[in-house]
Amino acid sequence: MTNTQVTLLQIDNYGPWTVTPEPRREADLQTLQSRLYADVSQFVGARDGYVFFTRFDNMVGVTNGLDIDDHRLLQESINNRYPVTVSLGIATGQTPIQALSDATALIQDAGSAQDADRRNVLDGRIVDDAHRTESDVQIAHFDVVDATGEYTDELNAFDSFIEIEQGYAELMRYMRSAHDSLSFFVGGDNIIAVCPTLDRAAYEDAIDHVESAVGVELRVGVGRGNTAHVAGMDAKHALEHCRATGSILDLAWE
Ligand SMILES: Nc1nc2c(ncn2[C@@H]2O[C@H](COP(=O)(O)OP(=O)(O)OP(=O)(O)O)[C@@H](O)[C@H]2O)c(=O)[nH]1
Repeated sequence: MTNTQVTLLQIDNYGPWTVTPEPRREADLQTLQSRLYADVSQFVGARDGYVFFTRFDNMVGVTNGLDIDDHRLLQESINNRYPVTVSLGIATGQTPIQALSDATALIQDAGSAQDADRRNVLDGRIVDDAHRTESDVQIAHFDVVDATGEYTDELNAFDSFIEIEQGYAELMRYMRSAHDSLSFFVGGDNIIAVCPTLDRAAYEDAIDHVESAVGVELRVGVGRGNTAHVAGMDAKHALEHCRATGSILDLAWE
């Protein structure tokens, strides 16, 4: 049974900051957001977690292996180096969506995202050492079959982007509603889903659904581990196995 530890990072009072004392240059905001994401990803990744940029002002981490002190250090380091502060909510659950819902509630209960007095919230709980298992995290790494031949080398770059994003939009909704999973676009034609304990049939169902809804053909490798890094690396190897054998689904543990 998975026990996913999820961290929600939210930039405090960011909306008002972007327009105070007057609207700030968009390129500067894009630079700040992507640098912050890069820093958070490096910090969490060095401790074997994953972070997804989602909306940039809100980021979602899979942080099994990081404790509260690690989160405090991340928050302090951002405080020292950026013109914005961040709040962190940390929760655990048998499904990633449940964990993220609980992490979100911790931050929402402390105040609005646009409340000038709500800053540097750090609240929540981690999976303690006594309860950690080798299958706390299940990661599915999806990619589009022959994206290069179907889209990248055939359509203009924007129309390729639309096709890939359509596949992503359909998959993220379906994995959320049917399988309690959180799916994130990670670049190129790749989507990483953080899942509860799902079996082969669930992934086949999701791939079939996306193909029939939007005509995008996916394949997936799935891994498990005590951290996002371990599970994600197994998923990458499983995906390579799919590529080598031509199958659309490989579960690393089977
Ligand atoms: N984030 C991330 N992006 C990747 C990864 N592998 C490939 N990509 C991206 O996906 C793009 C397409 O690469 P592939 O998926 O190998 O290409 P393809 O044409 O779909 O070929 P097949 O996967 O063999 O069907 C690359 O240009 C990268 O941007 C990965 O492990 N992680």
